[in-house]
Order: sequence, then C-alpha cells, then structure tokens
Amino acid sequence: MSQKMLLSSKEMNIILHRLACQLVENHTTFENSVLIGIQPRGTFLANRIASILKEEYGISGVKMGQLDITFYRDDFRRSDKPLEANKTHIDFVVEDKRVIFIDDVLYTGRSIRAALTAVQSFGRPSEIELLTLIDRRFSRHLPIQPDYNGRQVDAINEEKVKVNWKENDGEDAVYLISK
Ligand SMILES: O=P(O)(O)OC[C@H]1O[C@H](OP(=O)(O)OP(=O)(O)O)[C@H](O)[C@@H]1O
Ligand SMILES: O=c1cc[nH]c(=O)[nH]1
Repeated sequence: MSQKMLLSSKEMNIILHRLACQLVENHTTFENSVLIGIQPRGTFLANRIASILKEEYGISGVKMGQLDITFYRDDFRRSDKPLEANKTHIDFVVEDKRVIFIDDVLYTGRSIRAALTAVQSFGRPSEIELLTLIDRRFSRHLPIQPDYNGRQVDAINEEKVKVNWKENDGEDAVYLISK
C-alpha cells in the first residue's frame, strides 16, 4: 500500500475558508438555512465550516444536524462487513428550510442519494444543496454533483481518497491511497 498527500493542513485550511465564504455569499445570515453533516466523516467538515462561519463572519447559532444514512443505502444488504450505524441528530424540522448537506468525499453519489431519502423523515426542505471537500469526478453512478466543492480528484477505482481530521485522526490532511 502506498499513499500520496493530496492536500496539506495549510491547503485544507485555505479551502475550508473558501467554502465557508461561498456559503455566506449564498445564504447570507443562514436565517432559513441548516447544515447537515453526513455521518460519520461529513460531520467533522460540517463542524469546521460552522466554526469558520462563527469566527470569521460572526454567524453563530446556525442550525446543525448529523444524518446517518446506513440503512438508506441501496447496497446495505450487499455489505460484506458488519454495518456500523451512527447517530442521526436533527432536533429541528427541515420543512421549508434550505438544507446544505456536507460530506468529505463525493464518489459514486450513492451516499448522497441515501441522504436525500433519509432527510425526508424530517420534512420537505425548500431546497437541498451539497458541499463536499473532495469530488472524485468521473466516478459517479448517479446524476449528483456538488454545489460547493473543495478539490476535484481523478483517481482509479482501486484507489481511495482518505480525509483526515485533527480531532479524529491527529492531523488535517487528504491522502490518495493505492492498494
Ligand atoms: O459517493 P459515495 O460512493 O457514496 O462515497 C462517498 C462516501 O464514502 C465515504 O464514506 P464510506 O462509506 O467510504 O465510509 P468510510 O470511508 O468512513 O468507511 C465518505 O465519507 C462519503 O460519505
Ligand atoms: O475515495 C473514496 C471513495 C469513497 N469514499 C471515500 O472516503 N473515499
């Protein structure tokens, strides 16, 4: 196995600030907008974006949720590894809200397809956008694209993009892992 760094901590930081800035451009005060991190790894990105909104733009109290999609995946019965469900925590209704899904990597699009189904239990949003740190373009199985994206990555199916977060993995970095 070999790994190559795609983004350093410094580069990630620049991208995170740009993504937060693009959100502010579109959502201004976030009065009617909510952030939903896709479990598990999208929640780290959602927390970082929320911190930047607060620290850089003074936008605090943005509604934040975490959505687990495990049992909404179309391939969950095919999984050969034990399923590990995470917590869904959405303590607000999404009815008529502008929802922003946040995930670290967009690959086939199946996780986001599952999230679109899962979120319906919490109401009918007026719109749903997608923010991702890494878009593995040319790998999609479904017509799903990010509205806000950090970096496009071209990788073959045998490779994996791994996003590390300081609070979980001890460092901020993105790696391309070849098996
Ligand atoms: O567009 P997709 O093909 O659905 O891939 C994207 C998803 O893949 C990753 O999670 P994964 O299910 O690989 O879990 P893990 O890497 O945290 O084990 C990542 O955090 C995204 O949620
Ligand atoms: O490269 C990939 C593909 C799916 N999910 C990841 O986290 N990385």
